[in-house]
Amino acid sequence: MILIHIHKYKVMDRLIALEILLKYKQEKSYLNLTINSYFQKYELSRSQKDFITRVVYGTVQNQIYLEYVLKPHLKTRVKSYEKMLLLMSLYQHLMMDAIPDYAIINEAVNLAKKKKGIRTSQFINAVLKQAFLTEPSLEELSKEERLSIETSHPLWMVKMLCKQYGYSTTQKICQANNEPPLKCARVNTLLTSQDELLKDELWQKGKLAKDALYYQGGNIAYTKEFQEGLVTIQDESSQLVAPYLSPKPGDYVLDMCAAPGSKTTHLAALMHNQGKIDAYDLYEHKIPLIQQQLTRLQVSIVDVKAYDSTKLIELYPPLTFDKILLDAPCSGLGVLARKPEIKYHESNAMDEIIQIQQKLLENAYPLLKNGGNIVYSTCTINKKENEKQIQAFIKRHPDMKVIKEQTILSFEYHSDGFYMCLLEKE
Ligand SMILES: C[S@@+](CC[C@H](N)C(=O)[O-])C[C@H]1O[C@@H](n2cnc3c(N)ncnc32)[C@H](O)[C@@H]1O
Repeated sequence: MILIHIHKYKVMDRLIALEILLKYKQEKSYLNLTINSYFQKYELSRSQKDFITRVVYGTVQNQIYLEYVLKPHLKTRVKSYEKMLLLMSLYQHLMMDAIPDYAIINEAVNLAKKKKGIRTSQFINAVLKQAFLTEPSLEELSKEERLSIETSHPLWMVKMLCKQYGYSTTQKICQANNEPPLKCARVNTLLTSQDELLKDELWQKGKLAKDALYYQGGNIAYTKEFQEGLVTIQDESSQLVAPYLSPKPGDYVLDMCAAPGSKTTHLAALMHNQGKIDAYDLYEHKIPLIQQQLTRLQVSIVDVKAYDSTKLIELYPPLTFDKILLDAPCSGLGVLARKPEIKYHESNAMDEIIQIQQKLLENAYPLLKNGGNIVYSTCTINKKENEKQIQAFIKRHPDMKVIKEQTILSFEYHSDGFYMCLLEKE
């Protein structure tokens, strides 16, 4: 653990924020994991952690807009270090009211001088002074281009969403994606009740899911309720998925894509911890994450293994399961408020994912008993991975029918965007 002296706070906070941003850029790492690894390395106060988190997330969340503002002030290509330092300084200038401009410029110049020398620091100083004085114009742009830049969503994504949902819904989605997400937990009904937890006013009743609670304090993972297994962290939209399958005590259930186990443990709670759940995830390293949840929440009916669920038909005879949950890997376009870095993934990554989703569905079908149910869900709002994927599936299998389906958009309940569909086999 590295200790930091008080007078170095400001420069140190920005240095850490910059290092996290550079690591994210160079290694394409997940922001939350990278931030956590830095918070474990350094001893930081709550306010330092809040500042670093805000600058890192804010810079990534608004990257397209910040680059647009910066562009007229850069005559040549700049290296990653300089570019990131400029973007994060610009973010503080445009979106963090409390910090005076001279302080932002001073800190940026100091960082540049230490790492790259006097010439770079002079360059940073000149570009920031110019950029802070000018107001960018979006007048000449089309409606879609303007939305893309104002809300920092790639143009291909804005166009795709406009085609699927229309402009005004897309605008609401993009704006909601830039708002801080609510802190939400699910009550573990195996150990306690919502009424019991609501006695503490830091917990408040959710709006959308039956067992949901919002938390008004800091990190839910540090609460006594979390550590005792009375609650688990899960967004409200995601909490609708397991009840969609209506699992009953005694059912034999397959959970095809289970890590980190939020829905597996929810299924078990709805089954009163009676019956059997076979849970799989492709990645060996994710299996302990599921096991930790099972232990903490005192769930004992789940058998977890690492396996490729596009080959599950090789493991079981046909017609094995009463119910199947396929919470499929997806483009993640419903969770951009939590994971803004997903916005910048290549658009063609979706084509590959659509093929995998299809293979997973093809493995679910023969393993389901006649009269049994499948819930297919994703945390994306891309219709090609949702409604269209299911339409193609039931065309291939006319004995499957859609009982109900639902899409939740992020602005409706200030929760994750989600799709879920309940299917039944004749
Ligand atoms: C949306 S996440 C599942 C979230 C989980 N159901 C929950 O509620 O905590 C999708 C998961 O699918 C897994 N996955 C991707 N491809 C897979 C495959 N071929 N077989 C099994 N799991 C896969 C990923 O590792 C990821 O953990």
